[in-house]
Amino acid sequence: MPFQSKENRLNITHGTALPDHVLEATAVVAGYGGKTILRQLDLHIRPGEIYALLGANGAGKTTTLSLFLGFVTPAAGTVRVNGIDPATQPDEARRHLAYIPENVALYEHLTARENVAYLLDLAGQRGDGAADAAIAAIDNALAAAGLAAAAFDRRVSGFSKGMRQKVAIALALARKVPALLLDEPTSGLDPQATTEFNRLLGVLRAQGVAVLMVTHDLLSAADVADRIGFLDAGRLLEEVAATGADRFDVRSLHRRYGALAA
Ligand SMILES: Nc1ncnc2c1ncn2[C@@H]1O[C@H](COP(=O)(O)OP(=O)(O)OP(=O)(O)O)[C@@H](O)[C@H]1O
Repeated sequence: MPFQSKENRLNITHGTALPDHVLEATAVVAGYGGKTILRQLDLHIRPGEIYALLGANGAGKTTTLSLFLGFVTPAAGTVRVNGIDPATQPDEARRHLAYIPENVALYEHLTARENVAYLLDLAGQRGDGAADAAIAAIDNALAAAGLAAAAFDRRVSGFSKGMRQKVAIALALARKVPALLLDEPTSGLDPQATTEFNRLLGVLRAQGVAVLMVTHDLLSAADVADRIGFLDAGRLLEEVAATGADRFDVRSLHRRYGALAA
């Protein structure tokens, strides 16, 4: 399938920056100190859409995530999370987001269930219901995230990367956030865990969560994403959308990605 040209993409995204985009970056210029990293970045992600952002090392992928988290303030352009500006209302914007870094940080001495309960408390989202109902809601989230019931009461210190991600995704599900940011989620996962992770993203999509996934894993992106964007030196060079049963042309994606990284 042919790539959408930059011109087409810009026409489309500028024309359809609708409020129903949960994650929006429009004409964003941003960087660190005097150094510009993102140059006129346009990125708009709808509810239930999985967007994979690919690019060479240093292209600005993690900086893009930092924009939505309110850790980087744009010098120009606008950023919105569910309509909220993370530069001026970072706490409010973060209430609408879950961020899963490459290595998920959990409380090692707590069990999976205790981690979700405690992190929900920290987010002010434990709820006022009965304790049994709160535990049932956490267990439902852990099960939906694909964690085996036998692991709910195990300390997470012995968990694999894939299991830790499941705990983090369970937390996102329990918080009912509309947007999820993922940094290199499949690096270090074996093929089976990657497939399982991609299945989980499908669960989030079905729940209407907007997912922005930064990755170098082209195959996983081709497998699960609805759109793939190629970031090159802070510019979103091209976007390609999955359409129909054929999804992506992986060889074409690979050629494009290789050219960027060269
Ligand atoms: N806190 C910071 N202060 C100054 N420069 C930074 C900071 N964070 C990142 N940079 C620089 O910004 C540029 C983009 O970094 P970023 O981490 O966004 O790239 P990336 O596309 O995520 O790369 P990678 O694939 O290696 O993770 C790099 O040149 C990096 O050195």
